[in-house]
Amino acid sequence: MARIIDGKALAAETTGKVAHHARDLSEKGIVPGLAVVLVGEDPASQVYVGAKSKRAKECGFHSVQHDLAADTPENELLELIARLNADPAIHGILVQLPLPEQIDPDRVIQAIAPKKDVDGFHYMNVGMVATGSAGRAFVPCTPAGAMLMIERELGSDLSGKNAVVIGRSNIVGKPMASLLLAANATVTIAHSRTGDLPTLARSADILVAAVGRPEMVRGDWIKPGATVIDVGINRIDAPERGEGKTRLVGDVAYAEAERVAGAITPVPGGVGPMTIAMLMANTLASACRAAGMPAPRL
Ligand SMILES: Nc1nc(=O)c2c([nH]1)NC[C@@H]1CN(c3ccc(C(=O)N[C@@H](CCC(=O)O)C(=O)O)cc3)C=[N+]21
Repeated sequence: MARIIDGKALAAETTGKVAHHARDLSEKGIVPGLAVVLVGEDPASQVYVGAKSKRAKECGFHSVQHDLAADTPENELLELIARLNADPAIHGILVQLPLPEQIDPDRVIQAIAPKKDVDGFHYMNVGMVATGSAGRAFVPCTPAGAMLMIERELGSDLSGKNAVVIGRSNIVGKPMASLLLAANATVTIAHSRTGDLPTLARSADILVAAVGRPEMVRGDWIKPGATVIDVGINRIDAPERGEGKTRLVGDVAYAEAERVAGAITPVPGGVGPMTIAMLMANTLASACRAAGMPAPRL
């Protein structure tokens, strides 16, 4: 049976370190500030944004949340971002995605000052991660969290290891591949047009699933002993729990995979909590850099 990589525990350890460093900074008169912006009333987004604001407070950050109406015009959101860019008490700006259709997400993301872009979505940060300068950039929180889990499992040098990333999104798949490559893994990105995915997946010492298709990766896709990182968070019907009930599953068929893998992340309690922890780490790093200090190693 595979070792379970406990994302909840590693996230708690990471936020504990962030809170510790934040206390040291506060003694120097610097309080890390995070602004989270939510447009509209999507219930899932409200839950995630609430969790981020709460975690920021727990870290001792200055935490502000801006809730805007679903019909907010794009220029109003851009004006808010301009104010937050100019606000010295704010070190990190996160605009929750997806945005309502009248707003162009790319225009909004590129309006965030790169040095406050704690999501790591601005072209400047994307470019630095892609060119192997992740140490100076903001790495997107989900791949950053997944990398920390892989590092804990396998160490920081992945020389000689085959990594297969299933999914080519800008938010997870592509930056994940860049980070694995920077750690010396041999990396393949697979996607919906890849031929014979099961065979390719079986070549992976490190398998990262980030496609958003419930339980797509089966037990016989996994090389015995592989490290499996499940980025998927899919809500599916669970009639066995009663009428109208749902449950969360990943992109990996967990019950099958844990018999084959060497180590595996669960869903929930895996990569999800790490995402929020890395947002706190990025905000702390931003506050340090703003004060001319290096970001602490976590
Ligand atoms: N600008 C922006 N940045 C984001 O980072 C961002 C976003 N927009 N939009 C939505 C996605 C999704 N996301 C998650 C974070 C934590 C969990 C998480 O902690 N999940 C728990 C379960 C939560 C539950 O029970 O629903 C877990 O996996 O254990 C999930 C999903 C961040 N996102």
